[in-house]
Amino acid sequence: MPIIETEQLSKVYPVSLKEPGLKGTLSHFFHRKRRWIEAVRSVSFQIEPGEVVGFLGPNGAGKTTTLKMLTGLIHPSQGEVKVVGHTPFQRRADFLHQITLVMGQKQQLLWDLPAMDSLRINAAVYGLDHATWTHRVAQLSEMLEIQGKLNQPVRKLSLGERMKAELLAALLHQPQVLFLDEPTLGLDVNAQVSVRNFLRDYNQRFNATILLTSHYMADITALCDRVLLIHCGELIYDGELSGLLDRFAPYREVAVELAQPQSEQRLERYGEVEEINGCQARLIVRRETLTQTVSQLLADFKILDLTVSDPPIEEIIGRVFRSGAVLG
Ligand SMILES: Nc1ncnc2c1ncn2[C@@H]1O[C@H](COP(=O)(O)OP(=O)(O)OP(=O)(O)O)[C@@H](O)[C@H]1O
Repeated sequence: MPIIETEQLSKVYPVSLKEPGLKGTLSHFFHRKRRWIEAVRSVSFQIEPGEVVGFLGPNGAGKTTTLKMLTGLIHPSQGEVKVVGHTPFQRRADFLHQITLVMGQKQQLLWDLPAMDSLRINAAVYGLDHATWTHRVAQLSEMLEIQGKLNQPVRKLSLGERMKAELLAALLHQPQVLFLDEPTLGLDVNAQVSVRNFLRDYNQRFNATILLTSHYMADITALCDRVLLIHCGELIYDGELSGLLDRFAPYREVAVELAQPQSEQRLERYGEVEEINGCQARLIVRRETLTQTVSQLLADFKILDLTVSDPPIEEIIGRVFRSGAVLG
């Protein structure tokens, strides 16, 4: 049975239109003008317990709005949503005990106090007894490798340590469902890897369900077998990460090292020139013409090296978003 379920979920935001200056303010006061932004349009998906799902989309696609509806921070304009059997917007205590929302750009820990003090407050909020609290802090801080950092003021922690302490605070009540909005934002590569490893470990140990947004594809490829792609508020793909290639990348990348430098114009007839640097060039070639194009290149130029590869997943997703492809 799905633990997260949405059916035709939509959100429309009203936005006031006001001219600048005093005249605009007065005129707005008497004749309010509004326009509507369809941030999320008829989005339907189901997630089973224990799944780790990547939620991808360009800026403004509707990811945060969807996460807010799933956690009950905002009310949907239309459609149904159920998380752990609850209607999120009712914000019942037993619902809130089973979920958590972590936003990479927002923090819940008190800046001037040690993280431990904020963890004590969270323990009281969630009604954890002392023994449970002590056990969970010890367990999570070991998994996150931040033992010894929890007693110094949060402002003195590095960004990576702060994010780990935020995760610890968000998971103290041992939620079943984790909504993570850019949990690795701004972290250096080592901290990103360690947060990623922690999330994998947490998912396996507690069979937690994770819905994760990230602009770092490495997070998605390392953690998620399945991805949801949202574009202009619409779900355009729901499936395996590997299936993205078949669906959205009907082309291959051909890298050639030529004996003589060639102009971009000359190479354009073989495919889309992605990059050209002296004798090195990268071309994007449609899959169905690959054999013919490669033979033609070998016939027309003296070629020292040639490799054919799948384009990187980031590039495929970038292309999908730029072209606004729709679900087939
Ligand atoms: N409170 C609001 N009032 C009006 N419009 C909003 C509001 N919140 C978001 N929007 C608009 O809704 C659309 C979706 O925004 P949302 O924050 O959900 O996107 P996102 O995919 O999370 O983007 P990002 O990756 O940049 O965080 C955008 O056009 C945004 O400007």
